[in-house]
Amino acid sequence: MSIEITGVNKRFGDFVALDNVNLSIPTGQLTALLGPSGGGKSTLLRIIAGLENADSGSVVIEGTEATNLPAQKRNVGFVFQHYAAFKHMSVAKNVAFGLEIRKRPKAEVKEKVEELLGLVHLSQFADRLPSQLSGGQRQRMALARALAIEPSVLLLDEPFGALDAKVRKELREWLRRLHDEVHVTTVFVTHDQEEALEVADEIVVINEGRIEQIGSPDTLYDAPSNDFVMSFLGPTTQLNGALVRPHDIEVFAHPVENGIPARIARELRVGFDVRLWVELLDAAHEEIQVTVTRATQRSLALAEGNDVWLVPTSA
Ligand SMILES: Nc1ncnc2c1ncn2[C@@H]1O[C@H](COP(=O)(O)OP(=O)(O)OP(=O)(O)O)[C@@H](O)[C@H]1O
Repeated sequence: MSIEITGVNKRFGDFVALDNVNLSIPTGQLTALLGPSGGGKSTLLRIIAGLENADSGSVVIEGTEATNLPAQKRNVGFVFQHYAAFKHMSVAKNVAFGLEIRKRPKAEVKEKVEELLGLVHLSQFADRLPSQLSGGQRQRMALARALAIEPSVLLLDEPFGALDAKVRKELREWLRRLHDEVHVTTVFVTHDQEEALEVADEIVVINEGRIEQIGSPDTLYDAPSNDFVMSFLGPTTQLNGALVRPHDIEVFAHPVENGIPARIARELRVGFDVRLWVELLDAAHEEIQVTVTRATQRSLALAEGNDVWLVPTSA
């Protein structure tokens, strides 16, 4: 195990930010800490980094007891949402910084910086100033800088949080590929479930200072251990008293065995999907959401006012 967190508690005054957190993070894995704002993700990351002290409990990094080690002795690299670059230094100098203060030989620094800039696809920007980069390029520079010291652990706190949706998406795909190349143990804080599902090997869902569930993206999505995890990992709707995903409901245009009768009240096309609001034709006349593909909508000629029959497809 790369990071072992045992019995970590943290309060801010009366407020319990972390409540007896136990977590093992395997070496070489990309782990997402996912949860709603204020749930304690950043606090946990900062405790791993050594930027914050736990009130009790321990942190072991690569077999070394790190609980009382200062941040600079933990061999961790970090990147935050708003990255503080050295504004007057070139991109290459920013990346070299950690190596230069460690007094590495000049030739080694030069070689390493070139390699890192290649890795983050910024070779042609080596001589620019950080202000001459886009937001996404700046965060890639931040990653190169964090990786320069060859950290045993890379800690990322909402690294793409300040970027627009399109750049975020590009960078998360890029981060996944980068991780597949360098395999450095990485812990990534996000409140964006799609980001976690797309990027992480394993997701730790944190809410109100506690771990709700740990598992692979598929496990969390398909077998959430409670309603909180289920709702947090994607849209849900209530059907027959159970939470189901809107696209895990099959829609028929004719009566079927165990089909729940309903009527389409509204529909909205969102890209490939069509969202249907359907009114259940039982005593309560509850309205629920069902998502079908555009192809299904077309082949069944689903339209507002039509009667349909619903069958939940998930277990
Ligand atoms: N230095 C501090 N002093 C007082 N309260 C704090 C401090 N740092 C964090 N908190 C509180 O602890 C709770 C957890 O904060 P934390 O930043 O870990 O949450 P988070 O899950 O990372 O949320 P976000 O995504 O909004 O950053 C919050 O309610 C926050 O207000």
